[in-house]
Amino acid sequence: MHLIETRDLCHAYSTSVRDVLHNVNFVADAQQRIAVLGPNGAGKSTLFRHFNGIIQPKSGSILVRGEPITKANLHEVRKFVGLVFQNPDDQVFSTTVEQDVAFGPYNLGLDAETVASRVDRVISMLGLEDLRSRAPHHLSGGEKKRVAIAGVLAMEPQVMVLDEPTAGLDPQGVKELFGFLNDLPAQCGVTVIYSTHQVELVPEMADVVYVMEKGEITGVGTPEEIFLQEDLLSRAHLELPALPRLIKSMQDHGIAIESAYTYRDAEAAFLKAFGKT
Ligand SMILES: Nc1ncnc2c1ncn2[C@@H]1O[C@H](COP(=O)(O)OP(=O)(O)OP(=O)(O)O)[C@@H](O)[C@H]1O
Repeated sequence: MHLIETRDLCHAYSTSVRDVLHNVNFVADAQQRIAVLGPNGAGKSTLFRHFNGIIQPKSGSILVRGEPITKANLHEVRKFVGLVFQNPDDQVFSTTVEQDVAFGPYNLGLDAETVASRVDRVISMLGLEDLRSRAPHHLSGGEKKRVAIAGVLAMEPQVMVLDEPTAGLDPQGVKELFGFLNDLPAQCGVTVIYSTHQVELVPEMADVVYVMEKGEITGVGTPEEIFLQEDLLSRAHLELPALPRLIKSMQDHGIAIESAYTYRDAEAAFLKAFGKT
């Protein structure tokens, strides 16, 4: 049984002339890191909104732990699948950061002591200690983003879905957030699904990559499998990350160097190519 599965999922907004999602088949399993890539308007956010029942399919189905989402299990589904919206202003609204982070756990009906300990834990995990008493609407975009993530994390979902989590973050913020998200599956048993336009991070940060284009899944595989498909990438307006691009260029110039996608593998490939191992 998959944690999340869509079967031939189609979606059309009331105002849309065509299907915004068309026969989407997507699967998420335990402790996976899943990247969803695709150009603006490909349907990534629309797909994510199905995962915890914010919107419903026009046809096809969405199963969470093997069950369709119904009114009766919606509360459980939202405990299980936490969604961090693309725009933190849609998610952050309390008087202080601390209250904002506590809002979700309180709504789960947890007692005050458990809520307080969860709030402390995620505030420390996301480095929000200095902001805890601040008004969320006075925070910077990147700070708000971290508060929104903390609020969802405090509900301890088994699946964290993050819509462009690094949008608006500075380079250090991107590095810290991806480091944090990367550790969630191993450390907390959480499955992480995210969309991003930053392909550079994907080889380090994904077990499975889905590519979407015009509402359809056009590719699925490991980062290596996806980044080998030049046509797929160019149709989806995606660039090969810099390291494999550089290695490919060297190979095209006749230099004997093995393909590599992560920093560690690329370093090993260069050292080998230059006779340093
Ligand atoms: N609430 C809505 N009502 C009508 N159309 C919508 C709505 N939300 C999204 N759309 C349309 O659905 C399509 C898919 O949008 P979606 O936001 O899912 O794409 P996306 O891949 O997340 O894009 P981006 O990378 O820009 O965030 C777009 O054509 C968009 O204009």
